[in-house]
Amino acid sequence: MTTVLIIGPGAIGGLFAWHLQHVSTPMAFRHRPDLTLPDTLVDQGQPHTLNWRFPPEGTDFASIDLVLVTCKATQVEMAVTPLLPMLPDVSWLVCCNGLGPQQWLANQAPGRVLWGSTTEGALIDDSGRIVHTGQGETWIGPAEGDALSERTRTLGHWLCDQAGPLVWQWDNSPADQLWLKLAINAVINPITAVERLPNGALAEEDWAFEVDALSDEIRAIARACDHPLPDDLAERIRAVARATAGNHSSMRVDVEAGRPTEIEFINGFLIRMAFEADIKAPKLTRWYEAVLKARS
Ligand SMILES: NC(=O)C1=CN([C@@H]2O[C@H](COP(=O)(O)OP(=O)(O)OC[C@H]3O[C@@H](n4cnc5c(N)ncnc54)[C@H](OP(=O)(O)O)[C@@H]3O)[C@@H](O)[C@H]2O)C=CC1
Ligand SMILES: CC(C)(CO)C(=O)C(=O)O
Repeated sequence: MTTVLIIGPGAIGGLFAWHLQHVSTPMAFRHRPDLTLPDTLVDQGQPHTLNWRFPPEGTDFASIDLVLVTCKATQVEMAVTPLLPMLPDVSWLVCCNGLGPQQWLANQAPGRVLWGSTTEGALIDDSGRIVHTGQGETWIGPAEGDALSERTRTLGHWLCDQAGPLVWQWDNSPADQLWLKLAINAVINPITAVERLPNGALAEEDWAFEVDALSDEIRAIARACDHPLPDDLAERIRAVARATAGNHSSMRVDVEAGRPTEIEFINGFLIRMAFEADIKAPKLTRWYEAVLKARS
């Protein structure tokens, strides 16, 4: 049996545990003593029991095959660093929004890191249940520029072969999915967070100019980084805004709750790439700064 450990047992961690629990009993790393694990996941109105647990006392970490890192981009380095020496041979899957932590982890464990990108939607409701709010897809594949070990490749395919409730697919270039998600988040998240708008507002005529201008900036940066984005990026962003019209973006939720946002790994990452490529990014910078102010 494949032994899976989840670092970051929140909404996405719980959703992934649900997907895998028929082939494995996922374990969740206890990163603080008072942490409890949600025991229910609601999908299409139906409650399901979540069958995951903390590693029992005395668990030999050498028995772990695969670690899923599903915390926020802001938390990855802090969460993973103390565990690296205890897990010298495991394979890793990192699945968070933004870019930066994926490459950091790939540098720490060459040949053993898978990158994931998901368009699933999930949240933890007021009674502590995980709610699957939107059906999407999850793509898994090799860290960019890294030669995967056979063992890690096999584990990645094993993940995609599981007939769980979610759709997981192998992708030889998950970086392309991550860039597209990054572009969508870099437009929808800061505007909805700063202006306190539902996602759907960005599909309205009022925001068309801003969405177009941001998309143009992001496409120029992505091209310079050899990850060209589709010509109709702005339209795709509007389609996501329409498909999630009533939702509050994760950044809006974080700003309103006074929590750190992932802005550094979304707009911040793009601004750093723009600087290196000598490209101007005034709109991305404006929204980046506005999110920093909105937090304070
Ligand atoms: N939710 C969604 O619909 C989607 C989320 N994503 C992305 O997935 C990632 C996870 O999001 P989501 O599940 O919503 O976030 P959550 O906040 O629900 O989950 C994050 C989890 O990480 C835990 N955590 C915090 N610090 C540490 C640490 N040092 N070590 C280990 N675990 C830690 C948190 O615990 P604590 O209670 O202590 O904070 C929490 O359980 C984000 O990058 C998000 O943008 C992508 C697509 C959709
Ligand atoms: C796609 C979007 C904007 C959906 O809310 C999202 O990923 C987020 O909120 O972080």
